[in-house]
Amino acid sequence: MNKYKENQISIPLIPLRGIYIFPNMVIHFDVGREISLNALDKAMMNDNLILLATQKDIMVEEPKFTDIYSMGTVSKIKQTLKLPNGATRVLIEGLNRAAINNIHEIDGYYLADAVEFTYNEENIEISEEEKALMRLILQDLEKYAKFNPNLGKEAIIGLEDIEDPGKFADITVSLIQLKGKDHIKILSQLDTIKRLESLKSILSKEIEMLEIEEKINLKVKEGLDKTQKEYFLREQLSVIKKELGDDEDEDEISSFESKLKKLKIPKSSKEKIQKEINRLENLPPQSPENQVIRTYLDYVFDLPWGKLTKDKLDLKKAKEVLDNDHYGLKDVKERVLEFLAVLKKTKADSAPIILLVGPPGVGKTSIARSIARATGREFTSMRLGGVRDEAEIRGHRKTYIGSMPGRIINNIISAKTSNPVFLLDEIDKLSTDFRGDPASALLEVLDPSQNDEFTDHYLEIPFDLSKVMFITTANSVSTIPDALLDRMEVIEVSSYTEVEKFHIAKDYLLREAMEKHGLNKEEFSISDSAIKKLIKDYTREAGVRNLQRILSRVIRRSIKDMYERDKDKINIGLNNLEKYADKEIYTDDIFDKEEMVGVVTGLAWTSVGGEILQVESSIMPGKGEVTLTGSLGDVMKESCYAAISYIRSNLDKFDIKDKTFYKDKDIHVHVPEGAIPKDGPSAGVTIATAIVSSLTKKKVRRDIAMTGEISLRGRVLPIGGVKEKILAAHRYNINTIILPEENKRDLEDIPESVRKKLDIHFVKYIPEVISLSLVD
Ligand SMILES: Nc1ncnc2c1ncn2[C@@H]1O[C@H](COP(=O)(O)OP(=O)(O)OP(=O)(O)O)[C@@H](O)[C@H]1O
Repeated sequence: MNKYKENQISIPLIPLRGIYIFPNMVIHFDVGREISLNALDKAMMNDNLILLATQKDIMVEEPKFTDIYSMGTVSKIKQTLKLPNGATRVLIEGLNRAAINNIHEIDGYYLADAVEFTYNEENIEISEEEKALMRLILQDLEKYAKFNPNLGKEAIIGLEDIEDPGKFADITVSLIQLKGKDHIKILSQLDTIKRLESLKSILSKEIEMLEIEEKINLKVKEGLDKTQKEYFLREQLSVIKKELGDDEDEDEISSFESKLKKLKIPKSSKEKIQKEINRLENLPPQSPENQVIRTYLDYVFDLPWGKLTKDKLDLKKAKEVLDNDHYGLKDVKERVLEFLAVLKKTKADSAPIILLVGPPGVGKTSIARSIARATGREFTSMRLGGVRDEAEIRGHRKTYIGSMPGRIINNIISAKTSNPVFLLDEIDKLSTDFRGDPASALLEVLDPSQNDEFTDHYLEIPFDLSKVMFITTANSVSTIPDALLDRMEVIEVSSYTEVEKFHIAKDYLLREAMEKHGLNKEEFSISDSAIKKLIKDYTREAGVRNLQRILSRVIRRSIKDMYERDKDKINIGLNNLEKYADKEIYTDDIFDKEEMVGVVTGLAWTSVGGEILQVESSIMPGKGEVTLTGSLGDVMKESCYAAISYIRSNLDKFDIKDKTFYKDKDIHVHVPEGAIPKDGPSAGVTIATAIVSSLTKKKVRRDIAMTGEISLRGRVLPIGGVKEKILAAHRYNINTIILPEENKRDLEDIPESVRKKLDIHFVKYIPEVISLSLVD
């Protein structure tokens, strides 16, 4: 019975030496080879999925397709930690088996073509034969446990609860010590009955071997006593060496002990660490627990306990750093300098937490880096987007196989000081599910009344985070839990105008990209008009992320051209821009298009900043039904019903001839680009205008954009995000805008260069909107 569905995949691959990964296994290992580190980077840029397959011979440095076992495991990367020796420690979770058909070396990493086997949910019936085999294996495991005290009773009881035979076999493998070939035999077996049979026969043989070994062991006890004597003598030797002050030869235990002596930490923490050292001392070197404790102690001593950098709080210098790194952002820089001034005055170690809010690519991350540079602190950052598991923040308990500290502690280890600037990126994208509530774990990290005793589950001893300067970023504050938001000082970083983007590109992005690619002014130039065209016709974003990308593309292609055509300099202007930047993306402006009935341009505020959106409506014979499509949220749907009710009760105001439309016509309202979820009340006026246009058959002006909430009485109510929305309209060359009267005060925030080009109409009631936007 085939329990698996097959999927063709193309995935980065890491060849492993001596480690075998099975589905459902959580384990960590170190990646050192360049080609594997590249594969890891590639996977982390995409979906964190990586194929892990074991090498047949661990000595091969650059394995080829034939050097790797053809069955591997698609695994999810859960955490990574850069180690001081250049390797990276990764924590992974095995997901599905995958048969490798081929591997290619691309861009410095292995890419595998493989067939992934995922569970076919329809075929999960368990046969009697499978049940019987599982029972026999459990009996064998009990015998096996007698020879291996490390295999605890709980582990076997845990297995009894697993119903799925395939999973049962895979997990059993991780509990027993198998030879390499045996691992592969079981990993390669897709048929679960055969997999269980193989496991049973391997296990029975293993038990037989262990019984024979025991007999032999009894006979060679004498020999063993000899080794014990040697061990004892070696211990004595190390004590003598220590007495002689021969520090270089200090053994591991005493090195841990002397490190512990130097730590300035509470007594209870010292006692806990000492206890672990004592346990390590008493464990035989070959015991698996030995490695677990050693890793734990390495983490403990890698932490920068009490190690602080001294703050440089010279405000003039700080301003210089901020100005050097960023164009404009006057208000933001001012707020940051105020913040640093207060820090200097109060000499408080724990500063309030800054939250930088704004659309992507407006420089939030780079401001945080500048703050670190300006204060002379180390910088470390962690993305919270998609973090669901509390353990990612606070670590797994040491009892889990392959457990590690959480990302907060890992980041502190890599920052090497306990007062870095710590950027928590995308705090609005934290999610919650059954694995605990990461937001409340984060609250403990950020709360000054608790964070001096932050206790990671893995470390089990408190670490003082109160000297860390936390900076967080978000695209919008609406999804941040109140308890977190209350603790933060919000600084808004808004979209850029075209003029600002031009200066950023010319004076910052270009310089940076040229330096990065080793080009100087004698070798490369780009005209102002070409930069402006890149801004207008190639990118229409709130920030400068795509602009930065496209400038890098132009530079890369120029360098290639220089080599291919043996040129000393490339000048880019409007005439040759397309060759280096491809064709422009935005050619048609909305108001160039024909005016239509029922199609209205609205302004929305999404997580990527302000955006324009089209609302379409159409009326057709029917029974008075209303259909809403295009991923509309509940609030937007309610706006739609409010618009219809208002129009129904004011037919004459709009000269609507069809007095019974709500009974004998169906109304369909659609907002295209359905993949982007849209919500909020600010599309009320746009929806009302579209419906009135459809009912009166009057066309809508295309050079106009609008935003505003509506009430049942037809009032136009104020909305948020005015600046972002107006800048979005301006990016699309729409300069006639309808806004609610009460938003007049927000106009102050609009940069003068944009404001003078706008024709803004402030309205109080819907009829004003209709008469401004419909053409007779
Ligand atoms: N005002 C500016 N002056 C100079 N460079 C800027 C400015 N704003 C942004 N940049 C540059 O643009 C790039 C993107 O900025 P950054 O990554 O900091 O954006 P972000 O707001 O953190 O975006 P996201 O929310 O997507 O992480 C960086 O290289 C940054 O240096």
